[in-house]
Amino acid sequence: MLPRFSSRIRSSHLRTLSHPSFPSRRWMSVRPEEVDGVAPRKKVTIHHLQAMRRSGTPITMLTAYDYPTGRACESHGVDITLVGDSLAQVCLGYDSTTRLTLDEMLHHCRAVARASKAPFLVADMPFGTYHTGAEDTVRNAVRMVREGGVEGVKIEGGLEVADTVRRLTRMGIPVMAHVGLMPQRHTMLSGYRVQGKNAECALDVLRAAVALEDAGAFAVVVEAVPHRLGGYITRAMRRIPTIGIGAGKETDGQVLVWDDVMGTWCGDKAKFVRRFGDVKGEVARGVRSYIAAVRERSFPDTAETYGMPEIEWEAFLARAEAERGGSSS
Ligand SMILES: Nc1nc(=O)c2c([nH]1)NC[C@@H]1CN(c3ccc(C(=O)N[C@@H](CCC(=O)O)C(=O)O)cc3)CN21
Ligand SMILES: CC(C)C(=O)C(=O)O
Ligand SMILES: [Mg+2]
Repeated sequence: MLPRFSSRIRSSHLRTLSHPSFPSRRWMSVRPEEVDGVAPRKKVTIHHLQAMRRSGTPITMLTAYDYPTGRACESHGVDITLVGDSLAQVCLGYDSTTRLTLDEMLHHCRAVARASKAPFLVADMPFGTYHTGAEDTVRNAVRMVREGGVEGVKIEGGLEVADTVRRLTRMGIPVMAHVGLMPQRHTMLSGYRVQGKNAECALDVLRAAVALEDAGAFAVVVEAVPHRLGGYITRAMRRIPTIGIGAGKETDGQVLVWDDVMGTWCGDKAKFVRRFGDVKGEVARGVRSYIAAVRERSFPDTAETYGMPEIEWEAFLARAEAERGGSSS
């Protein structure tokens, strides 16, 4: 009796497990940390990123600025989440990233950090927070890690920031370098222009990337350079990955700004941007439908409202009207 009974349980158990509507493991236990119906992922580390470079696996980096965008990076498999200072423009409406303060950046980092756990989490050090000497730079980077909850900081600059990169790295703060087009310097550059288009400038960008790897950077963003230069710099790196934005297909990874990917950015579109979603269209549809439904009183309907027992309503009416001297119904 008993063996037959238990073997029947086991066979039905197996059937359940192999049923297509029960993906393996999820049925076994409910994991409270699961978000958006996706199983939790392995933590991405610097070691992992360098292994991806060695194995030729493209690294995906995407910006996030708040809890929901951070959660999307977490749920859908982004390798590196970047709280970019582009948030100044795409989230806060400033005309330049140079307007962003450290406190504003920290506020957004905290929101992203609460959601984005598995991707490696990096944030831009805002303009001016690594320019006024070693002590200030370390203090500000420590705030990014301690208060912002980020794992690494990104710094724009070439040879002139190599000492800064070395210092932070030695303190145990991983640094992502950023060469080529450096948006924090758009005024000096007279705009957002492709960098390294002539041999001399291309050499400058290459030397910067090499020096920053030597200084201990764990990765380097290469922005808006000719694609052959992006490839050359990638091959010139000894171990650290290059993450390109407008640097061609030969970099070890790619990064784009969230709003450019989703189609929510209203400003000019750089040549390197590809839109992968039409969230702006979806937002327009949602806002317009909401307004229309309110105006024609089709929202809310009964299912979207709360009821009350008839007897309580009658009692309420009687007492309310007595209290108000029967002045209204
Ligand atoms: N939405 C958004 N996407 C970004 O990539 C981004 C920001 N904002 N804000 C901060 C910086 C600014 N960046 C930019 C902004 C504009 C161009 C741009 O329009 N470049 C010209 C280059 C023209 C030339 O050099 O001749 C282009 O047409 O691509 C590039 C990078 C990158 N970052
Ligand atoms: C585009 C990336 C590299 C960036 O620096 C930002 O979003 O601020
Ligand atoms: Mg930036």
